[in-house]
Amino acid sequence: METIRILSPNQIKTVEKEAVDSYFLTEEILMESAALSVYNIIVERFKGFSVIIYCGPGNNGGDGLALGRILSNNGYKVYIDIIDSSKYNGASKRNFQAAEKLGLLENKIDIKGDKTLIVDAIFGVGLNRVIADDIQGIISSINSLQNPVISLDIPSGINGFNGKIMGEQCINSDITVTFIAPKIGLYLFPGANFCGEIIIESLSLPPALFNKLSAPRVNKPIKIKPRKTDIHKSSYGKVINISGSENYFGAPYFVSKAALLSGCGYSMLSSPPSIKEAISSIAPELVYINESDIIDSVKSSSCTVFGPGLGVNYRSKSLLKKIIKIETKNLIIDGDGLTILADSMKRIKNIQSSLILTPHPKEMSRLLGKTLDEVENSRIESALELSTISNAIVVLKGVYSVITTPQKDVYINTESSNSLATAGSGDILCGIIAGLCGYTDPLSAVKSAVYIHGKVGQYAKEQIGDFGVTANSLLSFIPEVINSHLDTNL
Ligand SMILES: NC(=O)C1=CN([C@@H]2O[C@H](COP(=O)(O)OP(=O)(O)OC[C@H]3O[C@@H](n4cnc5c(N)ncnc54)[C@H](O)[C@@H]3O)[C@@H](O)[C@H]2O)[C@@H](O)CC1
Ligand SMILES: Nc1ncnc2c1ncn2[C@@H]1O[C@H](COP(=O)(O)OP(=O)(O)O)[C@@H](O)[C@H]1O
Ligand SMILES: [K+]
Repeated sequence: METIRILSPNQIKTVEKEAVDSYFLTEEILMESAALSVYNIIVERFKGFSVIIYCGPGNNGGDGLALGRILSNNGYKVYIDIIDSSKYNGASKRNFQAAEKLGLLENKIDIKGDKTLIVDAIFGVGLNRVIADDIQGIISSINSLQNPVISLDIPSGINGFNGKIMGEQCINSDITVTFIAPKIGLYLFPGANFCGEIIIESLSLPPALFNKLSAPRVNKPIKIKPRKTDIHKSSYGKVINISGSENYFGAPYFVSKAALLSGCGYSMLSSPPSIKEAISSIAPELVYINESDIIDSVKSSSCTVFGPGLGVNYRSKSLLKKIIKIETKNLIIDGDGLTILADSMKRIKNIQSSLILTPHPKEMSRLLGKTLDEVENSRIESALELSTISNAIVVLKGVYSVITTPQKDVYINTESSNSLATAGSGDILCGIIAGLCGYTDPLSAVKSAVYIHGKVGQYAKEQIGDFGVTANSLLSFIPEVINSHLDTNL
């Protein structure tokens, strides 16, 4: 199945127009499909609830009106609050007339009722200016309620292009049901804070409509093959991890251990002697590499990790200079390695290996010479810029990590968890990528690792709770997540 594209509101409008012009669909068919998809979700999750639907002046309001009719005709108690009916035309107008005929605009429902669901159909992707005070007031009063809220297409008030809030507040939703394809604004902050669970309803449009679009894709993992029988410890590669310094003894452990847990049978660690002592008793399965053997180990490994917790000093700088010159299979530069690289960006073109860079936004800002705000306001563009300059696969980390390639492919990882916001979690990502490099090509390894890391966060939160997840506990969920994503048909 084709991966899902994340579109801008303009691209959505192009798709809709082509669906109507070239595939003989109609606005009515699309609106009805959108409304039916939400109806099914309400039946599944809010059976027996009364439903109050706030409908705005455009087609988003039209979706809400169609939903109200379908709910009411199926026995739900429905009240529709119309914000402005003067602009309805086409399908929205017919749905308005139908709702009026059914009396859905008349009988108010007690909003404080125990089982009352709010549907937000105020604005969709047509929001194009700052919200005026009267509508802002409606949004604030909805936000002050305890009732569950479902937003149609996008929480009203979020700009679908850039995730900005077009006023004081947007609707704070529990569930956003987004139609045709997810809008990019759902995954950009601050709007992304208010979407709740995002459910994508494609409305069964012809896949060909999306083929020509240049747009980010939702990151899905590749299928991982089960391990073969006739293997030895190096069959799926060897990882060498050059990391750690006196104050950062966790990074070397988390990277190397995560690589082993991700299927690498031979995980080598080069760290200062004090770290070797600290880690050897808890991770005796690691192989320690002396300073003098680093270069040979890099040459013979399937993946080199350089930088987590390494410190920025003479030793680490000169090590990077040497490693850059070696032709190895895959080189991941992370953490302090990226800080060192930021000071010598001209060297980046000389790197001989297939390169993977995994900056968090601050590291990215140093690499590109931008401010943190500039990076955060242009996450996709920044990651693409770094991929282009460095010829590397880039992971710009964050709530929705962005993966880019020198060929300008963009993937956004939508499965993640705030449980990952804990020291050492980035090291674990690094280790998973390194481990999977022995199984597949670097891009597939990165995509799968970022997805698996996000799922590890979700599993950990589900089993441990909102508080209490640490990098150590994240490690223990790696096997469960990978084993549940194996494809035995491969
Ligand atoms: N066109 C189609 O084929 C489909 C459209 N769909 C729905 O239609 C929505 C888009 O519809 P529209 O393009 O009508 O856009 P909206 O329904 O988002 O709103 C546009 C209307 O709001 C007004 N408006 C914009 N900003 C405002 C502000 N700050 N204050 C007050 N009024 C403001 C505009 O003047 C216009 O009248 C989608 O989000 C989706 O929910 C779905 O039914 C799927 C199919
Ligand atoms: N709130 C969050 N939601 C989802 N993922 C998060 C969140 N906070 C952090 N992460 C993920 O956790 C990891 C943190 O990496 P990083 O900042 O390098 O931390 P560290 O250096 O301490 O290991 C990244 O993969 C990032 O995407
Ligand atoms: K909406």
